Amino acid sequence: MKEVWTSVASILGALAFFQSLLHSVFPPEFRQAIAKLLHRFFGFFSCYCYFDITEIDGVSTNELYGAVQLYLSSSASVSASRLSLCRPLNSSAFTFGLSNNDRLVDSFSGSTAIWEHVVIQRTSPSFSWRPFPDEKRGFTLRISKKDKSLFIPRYLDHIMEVAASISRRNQDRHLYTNCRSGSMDARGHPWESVPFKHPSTFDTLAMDPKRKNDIMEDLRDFAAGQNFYHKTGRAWKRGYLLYGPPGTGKSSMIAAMANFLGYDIYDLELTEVHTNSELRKLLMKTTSKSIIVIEDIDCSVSLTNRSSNSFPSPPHPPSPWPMDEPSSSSANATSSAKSLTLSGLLNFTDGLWSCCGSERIFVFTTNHIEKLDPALLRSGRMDMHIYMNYCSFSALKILLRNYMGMEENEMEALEENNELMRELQIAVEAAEITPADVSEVLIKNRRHDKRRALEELLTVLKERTLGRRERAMVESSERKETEEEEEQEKRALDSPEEGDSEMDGKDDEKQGMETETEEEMLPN
Ligand SMILES: Nc1ncnc2c1ncn2[C@@H]1O[C@H](COP(=O)(O)OP(=O)(O)OP(=O)(O)O)[C@@H](O)[C@H]1O
Ligand SMILES: [Mg+2]
Repeated sequence: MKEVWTSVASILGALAFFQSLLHSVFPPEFRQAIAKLLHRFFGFFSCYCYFDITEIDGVSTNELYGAVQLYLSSSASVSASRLSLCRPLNSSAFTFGLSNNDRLVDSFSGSTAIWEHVVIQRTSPSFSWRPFPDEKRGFTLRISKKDKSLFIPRYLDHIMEVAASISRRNQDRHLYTNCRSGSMDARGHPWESVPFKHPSTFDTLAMDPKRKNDIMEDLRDFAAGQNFYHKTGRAWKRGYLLYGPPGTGKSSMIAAMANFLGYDIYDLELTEVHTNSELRKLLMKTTSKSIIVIEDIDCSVSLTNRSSNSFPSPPHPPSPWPMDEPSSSSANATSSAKSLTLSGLLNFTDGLWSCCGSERIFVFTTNHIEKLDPALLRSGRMDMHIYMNYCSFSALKILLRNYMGMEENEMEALEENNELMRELQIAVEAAEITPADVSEVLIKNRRHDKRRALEELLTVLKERTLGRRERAMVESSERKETEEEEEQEKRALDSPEEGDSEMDGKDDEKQGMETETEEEMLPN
């Protein structure tokens, strides 16, 4: 045993001697070149290839580094034994990450990829224009050489996609609104934002379940339809027109859509937009996976007046919609460039500009669909017209669940055994009451026991129905009176006797006058 230790010590001594000899004889540059050559030599025979993804690429931040970090956070919980935990700014979720200098095995299409998180201390430069982090961080990807064509770039694309979806899930979404009169915020951005925290979901939205499912299905198809839109040559966007009386849930529906898809909302205030080019710039600064909303499109801005002001001079008659004017007219083009026009708005949602960026949903809302220009309603313009109706019985059941905590089976049992529920069903259909008004009644009575709350609701519904019927009767009698008056006037005009006798008298008068005149003209 003693001999073994003696020979190990002498080998180590010899190695140390050779190393110091190498250091003193060969300069560092030469040693580095030799190391590189050896590395290449062994690399040539190795069956692996390596990719370094550094956090900072030159002077700019490497987007791929962040994406890999997020991507690994989705698989890290399964395979790695040591994880770093973090909660990004503005996020409501925790994410896992690979610890410093730790490894993780991932697989893609049946092949293996080994990731290593490499962290080394940075030697601080003597002078730098920008501060660098103390550590130099990066990921090293090791894959088999034979898999290179499989991994690059498909694996990287996959990583970017997964990372984007994780960041969307983790990051709180934003509600943007355009800055006042085309101004910009401190970073030169035309949109101001706040975190979007609206709690409305399709689950809490009170409307007919079948229609709700249709809309959810449509949204799901849209979000997963990249290939379909690409294949069919269509811009990856969809338009919804929500219409109905105030308080039927149009804005709640938009919030539910955003929460369902995980999209941001751009609430476009048209009164702050003055020209088509301003509108285009706003569109260009929206991100994909977003919902662009114009609320109350019928009254948010008077496009008709603006556009007719923009065509003041003859010979062209002032058209309400400039899109109807010949597009070749340069005068028109100049004036429409200086104002906001319907054609500009339609180009924004529908034309060439609508496809800058992708995966965008346009939502217009209105209380008065009849006031909208046919150009907006034309088929193909808005893909889906959704009527937000008064509260139906199925919608009422959703509100009862939301506000009173009543479960489906509890309501079904009540329906079967209790007259109150049946009365409610008839009353709610007759009352033509909005979900907003029902919510108000339920909020007021939510501290009472369920039966009393339902009775209170029934009373309100009956009062509504009564009021509605009285109003309808007054309106109908007023209408009848007007019709009768009109009828009388018409009869008076059409009555042949009165008319004829009047005419006869007039003819006599006329004849008399004519005779007189003739007499006057006769020579004496
Ligand atoms: N269908 C609905 N489901 C659930 N809650 C609703 C519904 N409709 C209205 N509400 C309630 O009423 C309130 C007002 O609804 P919302 O603002 O969505 O109506 P709206 O149709 O956008 O009205 P307006 O036309 O005045 O903009 C909401 O905060 C919500 O609580
Ligand atoms: Mg609204």
